Amino acid sequence: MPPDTPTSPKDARHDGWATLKRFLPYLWPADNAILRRRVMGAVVMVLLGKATTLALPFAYKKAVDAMTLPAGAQPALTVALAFVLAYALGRFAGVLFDNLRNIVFERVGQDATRHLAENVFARLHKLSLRFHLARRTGEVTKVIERGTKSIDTMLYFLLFNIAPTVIELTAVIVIFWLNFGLGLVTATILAVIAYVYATRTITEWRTALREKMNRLDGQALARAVDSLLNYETVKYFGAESREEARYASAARAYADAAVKSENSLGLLNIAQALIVNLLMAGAMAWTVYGWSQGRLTVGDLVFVNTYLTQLFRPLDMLGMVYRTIRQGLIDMAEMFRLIDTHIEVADAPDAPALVVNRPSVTFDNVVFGYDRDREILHGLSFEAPAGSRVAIVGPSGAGKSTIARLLFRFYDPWSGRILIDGQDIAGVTQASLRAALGIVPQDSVLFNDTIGYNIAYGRDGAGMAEVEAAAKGAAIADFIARLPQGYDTEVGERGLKLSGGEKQRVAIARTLVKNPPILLFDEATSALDTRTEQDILSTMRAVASHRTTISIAHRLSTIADSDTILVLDQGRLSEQGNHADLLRRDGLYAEMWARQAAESAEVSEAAE
Ligand SMILES: Nc1ncnc2c1ncn2[C@@H]1O[C@H](COP(=O)(O)OP(=O)(O)OP(=O)(O)O)[C@@H](O)[C@H]1O
Repeated sequence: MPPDTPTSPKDARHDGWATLKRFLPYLWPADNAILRRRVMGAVVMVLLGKATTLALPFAYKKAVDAMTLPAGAQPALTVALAFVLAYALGRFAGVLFDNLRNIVFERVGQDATRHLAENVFARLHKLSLRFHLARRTGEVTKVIERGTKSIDTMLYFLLFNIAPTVIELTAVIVIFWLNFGLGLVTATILAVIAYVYATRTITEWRTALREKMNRLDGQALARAVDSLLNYETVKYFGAESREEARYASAARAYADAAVKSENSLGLLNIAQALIVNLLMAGAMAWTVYGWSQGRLTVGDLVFVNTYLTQLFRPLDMLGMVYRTIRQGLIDMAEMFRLIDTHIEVADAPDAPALVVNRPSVTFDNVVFGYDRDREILHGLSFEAPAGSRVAIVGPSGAGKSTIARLLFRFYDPWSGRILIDGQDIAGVTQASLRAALGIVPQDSVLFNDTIGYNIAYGRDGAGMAEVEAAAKGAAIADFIARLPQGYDTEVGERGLKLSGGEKQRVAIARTLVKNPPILLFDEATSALDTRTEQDILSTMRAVASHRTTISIAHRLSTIADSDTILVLDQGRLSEQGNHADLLRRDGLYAEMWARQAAESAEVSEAAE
């Protein structure tokens, strides 16, 4: 299976039954006796409710039969009144039991939804970077929303509609049989079969329409989200009308599919009504005929009518329930597929935690590419001894950031090993590995929260004192002090309310709070002006003194004093040594240095 790809929709494991089987444990939570008791309580309420409903037509019939006795007959009046009262009480009891059942069951449904949502969320964070780069946020959130919602609906319908309807149908058949013989029973059964068949066939067809509608809905939303996330880019390129047209075409496709789906619903309702009313007409005509023959009473007409009305009320719902369950199964299967997405980078079974005494980093003949047909690193080997300051330089696209991603184990190498303090990172837990590493990336992204929250994010439970110390360390404390809201200033979505340099300094402070033994700076100062860069470089030097640091840099002046400089070219290490060594070699590094020196000389001349 390709890494982190959701399993195919046709995957046998995801047919309706398999989904249902995975979902049933939520109806009977094995680890929660209280919830199981609630389910049982709800079942008892369902049974009581059904028993009451089934008794109603008897009371109704008895009342009507008593009324068809000569008017004014005293016992008839009393009997009729008693049964009318019983009928009213029965109706009230039906509503009472239904609502008690809902009250008892609500917690079960909500807990199932919550558990499932938590599972999916946890799973999404376990999936690899490859999955997250390929996904569309809008679509994924929709899948989760629909999937979790449907589990609650499914539980509700299975327990409160399907099961009671089956009980009611069986009871009605027995009652009709005992009171009116096989004719009416056969007609009722045939009508129910025709009804279920028609519902199922039309609903199958509707389901395909619904699936298409879902897909188009997801696409329209994903386009809208993507377009809004790229708000600035859209403005830079004056592409508002292009974006509108793109969104409009997705929305139009959705609207067309929705119209078709709604029309098919009309067809289904018509077919259902036809079958129900044919049976109703036949059964009532048959009862009227029996009455004309003196075999049946007026009460029997009411009796048959009430039962059939009662029976088809939930059956009428059955169409909707079938559709909802069918849709629920699709939505849940889609979500289960997300949960089942293969995890590309997983901890080895019983993997120990990484223990870092001396934080050295070793790449040993590492071969890697993002896609099978394109190798990026061709057998890379280097060592960053514990406590050293190593820089990686080289032309754009050489594979520098790839080294950082591999070190964080966002991907596994095709071959070769990466070691920290002598331990292969593929053999230790990812949590312990990432706890030992800190990174300040090229373009830091912040959470849409306050500056204080973003800095404290570096370490779970970090206190205000640590946050302030880190802000000082990252040369941003003065800036924060000048803000009217200080550490409570909101940074906006992805940190957009801060300048690139401010954002970067918040990110550095966040990493300082984490305080890891190995630090990576991936072009960390590229967004800063020269003065801030100098401030931060000296901070970086200070924090680097008792750590191993790996700095990826374009501007060589920022890393010239590193212990070792690795020069990467097209995925290969072309040179390594300190600044003086490399200048002496007169190779790629010396050439890059000369070019950058010439550029900055030009800049200063132009400035004068
Ligand atoms: N997720 C990805 N999928 C496929 N290819 C990728 C992916 N990320 C990077 N690459 C490719 O891998 C190569 C190395 O990328 P990398 O980001 O490591 O380069 P770099 O040396 O850091 O470049 P720069 O200095 O421009 O940041 C590039 O050619 C890039 O197109």
